[in-house]
Amino acid sequence: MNFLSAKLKGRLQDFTLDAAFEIPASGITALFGPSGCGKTTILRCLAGLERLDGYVRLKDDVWQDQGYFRPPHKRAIGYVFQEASLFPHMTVKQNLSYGMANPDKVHLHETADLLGVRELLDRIPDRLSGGERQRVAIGRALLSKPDILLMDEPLSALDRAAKTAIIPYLERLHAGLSIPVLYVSHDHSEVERLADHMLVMDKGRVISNGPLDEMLTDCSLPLASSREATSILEAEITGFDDKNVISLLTVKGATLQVPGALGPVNSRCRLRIAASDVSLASTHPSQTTILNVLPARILAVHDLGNAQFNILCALGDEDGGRILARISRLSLARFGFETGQDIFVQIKGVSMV
Ligand SMILES: Nc1ncnc2c1ncn2[C@@H]1O[C@H](COP(=O)(O)OP(=O)(O)OP(=O)(O)O)[C@@H](O)[C@H]1O
Repeated sequence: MNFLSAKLKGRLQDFTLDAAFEIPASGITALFGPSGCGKTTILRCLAGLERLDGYVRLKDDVWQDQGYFRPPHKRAIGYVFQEASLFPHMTVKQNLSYGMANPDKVHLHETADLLGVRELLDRIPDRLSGGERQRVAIGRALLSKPDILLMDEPLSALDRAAKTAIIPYLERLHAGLSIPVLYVSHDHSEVERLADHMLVMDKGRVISNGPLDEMLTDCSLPLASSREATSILEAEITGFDDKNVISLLTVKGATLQVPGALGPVNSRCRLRIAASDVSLASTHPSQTTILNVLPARILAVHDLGNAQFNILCALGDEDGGRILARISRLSLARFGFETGQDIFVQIKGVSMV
């Protein structure tokens, strides 16, 4: 049972939470939804800070069930908030050591290196930037050896530059972390870069739950209808064309050509394709400068209720990587695209995230 499962139901004054979900007990799960939909309440229930009816189980460890409620201090949880709540009178090193049962220098230094705070160990929090404080808070949470890390909009108090600077640390963390992370965020680009899985909430309920690529391209969810709609594809760099400086990236159902040396052959990366950068053709266009014209099958046609449609395609056949295309009502009327049809997707822009 490699899952975190929960069913939580109850009222907090005017607000009703009625949420049930099962998510992988590894990787980063983004908890996404509009303000006030209950994201923080879910984290607080998992941490035992709020008690509603239902159950919480991490793998085969029961934290809450009918008649049983494990108190917060007996749940091995790392909690990172919007604003880092460090002890102001303690140095970074003392802050990091705080939750460690047996302060272990090697482990502390490894974590400090991972988060780039090794040089800051003797400073006090007052003398740190917002991004540095947040990295220390993450380090402190990890050093308590939690079974799960709960992060509530950890970057939202940072300005754009500090956010951009901290994300690579979170990506490194992601690669090396064996515990699950539940990550609350409103920010599309943060989620695209960090999450593997996504829980989408609305008005106290979980409205969808699945792998990130499927959630981002699910036409019934608000994410795919937004202006920022994108597809995410996990890719392997399978070749490099020296002469033309083109990397070959193999995804499920296709190989893409992307200008530039994107990394060593055999390494993996994540690609981002904006729905507005994808157009469709019913036959293979013979004269085009677009590098990636790929056979695909239409999985769904979704009316956005204005001048535009979302067309969800799978590269190759229906098992291939999912690509969302945003096309005009006029183009749909001209070409009459429909579900099940084999077509070509033309991808104008691919970026690595
Ligand atoms: N202890 C409480 N007592 C009464 N109402 C509460 C309590 N905690 C949360 N609420 C209400 O529950 C609703 C959900 O709050 P919550 O903080 O979980 O939302 P959220 O999705 O995390 O929002 P945001 O993205 O703005 O942080 C809100 O309407 C909030 O006012």
